[in-house]
Amino acid sequence: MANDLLKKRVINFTDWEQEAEKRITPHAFTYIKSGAGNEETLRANEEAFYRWKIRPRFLKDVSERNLSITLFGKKHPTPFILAPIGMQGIAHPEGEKATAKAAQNMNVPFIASSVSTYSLEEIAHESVDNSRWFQLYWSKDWEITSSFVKRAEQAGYEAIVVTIDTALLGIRQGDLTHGYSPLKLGEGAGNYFSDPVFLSRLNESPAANIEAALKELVNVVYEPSLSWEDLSFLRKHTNLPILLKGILHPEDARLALEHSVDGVIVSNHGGRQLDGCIAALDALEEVAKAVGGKIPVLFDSGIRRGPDVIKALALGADAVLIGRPYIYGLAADGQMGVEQVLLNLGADVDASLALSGLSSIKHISPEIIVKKG
Ligand SMILES: Cc1cc2nc3c(=O)[nH]c(=O)nc-3n(C[C@H](O)[C@H](O)[C@H](O)COP(=O)(O)O)c2cc1C
Ligand SMILES: CCCCCCC(=O)C(=O)O
Repeated sequence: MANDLLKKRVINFTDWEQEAEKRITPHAFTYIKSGAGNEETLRANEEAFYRWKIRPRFLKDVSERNLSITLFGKKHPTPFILAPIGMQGIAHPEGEKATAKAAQNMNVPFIASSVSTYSLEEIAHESVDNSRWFQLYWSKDWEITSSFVKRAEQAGYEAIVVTIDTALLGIRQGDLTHGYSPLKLGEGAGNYFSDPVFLSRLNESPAANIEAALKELVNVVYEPSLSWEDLSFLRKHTNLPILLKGILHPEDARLALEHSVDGVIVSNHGGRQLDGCIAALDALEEVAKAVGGKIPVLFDSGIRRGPDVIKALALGADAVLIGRPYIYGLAADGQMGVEQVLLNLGADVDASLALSGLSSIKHISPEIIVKKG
């Protein structure tokens, strides 16, 4: 971590957010921070955690602690995964490459976004020894979809995460006011401009006609007609585990099981899609019950501190995705910032676990929390 940040004691989420704001453009900062609409759901995501309280037990010998988890047969030292966050070039020139290096150093799986600034191969190159998953924005051009999946497999990605809450982009007031779209500026083009199928659709290369290439990218980036039956197309194209990101309803969790999905991520996209929808934490318990331990249940949207992680795991998550906190670390201090955010969160989870009277993540159960108000 850079010395000035250490001296300033940049520790918690708010500290990192403030540092990020100082270092990136106001438009980029607004893009990252904002939610959809009047940000009811963005606020609800954090507020939902306040309604649950940990009921600690004592005299339990917590001198040695184990934060590790196992997912798809692989052990990880902490219950963290870095959430897919697109267009990281707006936060730092090294973008996803810096994040991938940090993820590798911290031994935390990284989910690379379809709309990354750098290509999935460049990202893989920075994290050859680390678990990485690929997040799929199912393209309207299904040959691009299958090409992305094939490339991800070839580059050693270990799972495909299909984001299902983005049939179109949420209405984000701040970005509309600024007229700001990093996608239209080319910040999310890494995978498209390196894709043979995408390039074959263009009359001229992106270098020769960037406007036309970006127009095509924006045109094909998501598939609003996607439905449950279409998952069989993906299954035909990959043997990797398939996870659905954006599950909020227990019935959708049951459908995921019915369609042989390998994992679900309870998420409302950090309040960036449907404003007025339920807090992700409020969906977790019922989704986990519907899944009944058959496949992993992951969680994101609102994780800021150690106790949040304990509460999400107590409500049925097997691991949590870290979103905005690490992007603020990236914006504030590149790779070192991401590492420091993870170190701080890890220390917070470790302390919260011990102070709850538990010595292992595996011992977290619904009994350790109670609902208030
Ligand atoms: C700037 C930004 C870009 C994002 N890009 C993607 C993306 O490309 N794909 C995706 O599935 N989710 C994306 N997300 C959503 C995150 O994966 C995650 O669900 C969200 O950040 C969780 O909320 P939190 O950051 O408030 O904890 C993005 C979120 C942010 C803040
Ligand atoms: C699918 C169109 C662009 C997505 C932009 C990245 C994203 O998910 C976000 O929340 O921002």
